[in-house]
Amino acid sequence: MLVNFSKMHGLGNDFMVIDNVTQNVFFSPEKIQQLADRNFGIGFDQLLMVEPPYDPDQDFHYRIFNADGSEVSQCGNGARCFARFVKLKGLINRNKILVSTKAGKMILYLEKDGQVTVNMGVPNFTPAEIPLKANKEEKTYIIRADDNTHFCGAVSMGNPHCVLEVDNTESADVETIGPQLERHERFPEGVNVGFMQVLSAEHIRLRVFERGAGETLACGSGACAAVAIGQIQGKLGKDVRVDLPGGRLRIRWQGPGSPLKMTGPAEHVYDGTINI
Ligand SMILES: N[C@H](CCC[C@H](N)C(=O)O)C(=O)O
Repeated sequence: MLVNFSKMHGLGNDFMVIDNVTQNVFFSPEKIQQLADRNFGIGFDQLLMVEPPYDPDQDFHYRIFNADGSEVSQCGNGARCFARFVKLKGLINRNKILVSTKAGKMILYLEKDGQVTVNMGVPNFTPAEIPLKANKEEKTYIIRADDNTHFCGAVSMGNPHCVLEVDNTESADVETIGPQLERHERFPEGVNVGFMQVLSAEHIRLRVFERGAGETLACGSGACAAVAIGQIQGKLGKDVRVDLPGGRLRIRWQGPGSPLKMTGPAEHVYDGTINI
C-alpha cells in the first residue's frame, strides 16, 4: 500500500505528517518506531495523523505519536506544522483553523508573516490532572530521583511537563536528569522535562528532554509549560521570548485561568511516498 506523507519541522522538532482525510492509514506502535528510526526509517520526533473532525464544530482532528510509538495528547510544534500542512495540501482554505486532539480543542492562526499562532488553552496546575502524585498544588515540588533532589514546577498543557531552573542550559545535565524524571514514579503517565535558564522576565533559554522522544531541538508545549510555571513562580512576565536549541518561540499568557498563546514557525521540507 502506497502512503503519501510530508516531512515538516517546527524549529527542528521534526514530524512525519500523514493526511488521513483522503487516505486511510493505520500504524502499529512497532511500525511507528521503525518509521521514526533515523537510519532505517524516515526519521522523526513525532508522527502526526490528520483526520476528519470528530465534532461538527471542528475542522479536523489530529493524533500525535512519539517516536517510541506512544500516542499523546498535545504537541505545540506539531500543531503549527499541522496548520501549515492542511493549508498547503488544500484541505482548508481559511487561515483560522479549529482542531481537536485527545487533549481538547485548539484554535490555530496562519499569520501573514508566515508564523503560526496557537491558542494552547488554559495551563492546568492541578496535580491529579497533570498527572503528578502530590498532596497539594505547589509552585515548586521536591522530587527525589536516585541520589539527587530536584526542585521543579509542574503543569499540563494537555500533556505533562515538569520544569527545572538551571544556571546555564548549556551545562545542564539533561542526559542524566531527563531520563531520571521522564519515567519517575510520581509522574504516572511519564513527563516531559524542561531545563529553563531565566535571562530576564521576558527572555529564557530552554532545553527539553521529551517523553517518548528524548531531547529534541525544540518543544512547543515545553516552551508553554516553562513560561506558565516561570510566571506563577514570579520569575517571568506575560510576553516571553523562549530560545530553544532549534530557535525562538514567543509565548504570551495573561495568567491563571486564561489561555496561553504560542507563536512560531512551521516549515515544510519535502513530500514522500512509502510502500507499507
Ligand atoms: N513528547 C511529548 C509530545 C510532543 C511534544 C513536543 N514535540 C511539542 O512540540 O510540544 C509528550 O509525550 O507529551
